[in-house]
Amino acid sequence: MIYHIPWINMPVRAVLGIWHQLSKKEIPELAKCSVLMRERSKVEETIYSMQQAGAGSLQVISDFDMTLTRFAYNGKRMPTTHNILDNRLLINEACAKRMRELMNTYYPIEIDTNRSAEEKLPLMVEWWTKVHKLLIQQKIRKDMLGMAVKESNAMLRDGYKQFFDRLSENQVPLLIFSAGVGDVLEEVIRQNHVFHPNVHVISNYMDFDHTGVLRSFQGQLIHTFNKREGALSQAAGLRQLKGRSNVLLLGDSLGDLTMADGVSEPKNILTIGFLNDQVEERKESYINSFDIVLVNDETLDVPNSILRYITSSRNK
Ligand SMILES: Nc1ccn([C@@H]2O[C@H](COP(=O)(O)O)[C@@H](O)[C@H]2O)c(=O)n1
Ligand SMILES: [Mg+2]
Repeated sequence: MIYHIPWINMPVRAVLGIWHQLSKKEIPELAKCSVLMRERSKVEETIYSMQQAGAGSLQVISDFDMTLTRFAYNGKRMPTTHNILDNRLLINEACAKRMRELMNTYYPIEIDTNRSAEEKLPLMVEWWTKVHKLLIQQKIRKDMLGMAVKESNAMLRDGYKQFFDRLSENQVPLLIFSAGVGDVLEEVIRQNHVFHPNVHVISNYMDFDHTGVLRSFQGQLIHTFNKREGALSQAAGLRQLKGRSNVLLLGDSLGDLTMADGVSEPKNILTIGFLNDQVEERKESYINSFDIVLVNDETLDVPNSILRYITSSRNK
């Protein structure tokens, strides 16, 4: 049954205990068994509210690695933007080996549920700093990045074309906020033909000298647990996002939840978390933190179905 009483505003409807319950037909993907929600009614109310406000009030903020890209394919781990650089065109075997050792040391810390974000923070700085130093020593050439992306296994999640194209067609800004390598990230979306004008990227960008050789990384380092700082200093200033008070946020790490902290006067923020790894250990914290949790879901079906519903509004 659908309770739709448009002249009573949302807080009043919430107090009265009547909310817009989405029918199974409206967003059938929310009934998939890989979809977990702490408070289904709140999710439905938020989506309904966003649909009423229309595409003109919406912005999408998304993490990149393992959120817009696949975590696994045919049982094999897919590369992050840092891992795409593990290509002999760019770095030698010794550097690749060291980067893998660092990954084996620090990745388990990144996803450890027994450590707080505060505890992880200095260790993440250590990881990123060590890896960026190694990459700079390799004198990576800018003109080789495209080939490294082509030769990599990196894949955007199934349904990516629909996701990027729908946002572009509805002029909804998409902010990709990544602690990965911006130059590689851009190349991935360019090679998949979805780097539309509504896409904005905040990430770790390489700085090349006049001969096209990597000499440093630009600006403040972004890692998994300092996205809030980037949200306040960079995202908040983006003209294209101004006045868009409804946010759909996608991430795969609890650190991604701070990506919308720079949005001024948000009305509705709906968060979707991809739970890719260490599922049983992390399930509870993800359910307590994200509005919607997608377990081992390599597709963008759920975000796409929500976007289809929101952009079907009459008042775009
Ligand atoms: N040397 C590194 C450092 C980090 N990673 C992974 O990249 C992810 C960050 O990118 P997002 O787009 O997800 O912000 C992060 O989750 C790390 O696991 C890496 O692979 N190598
Ligand atoms: Mg990620």
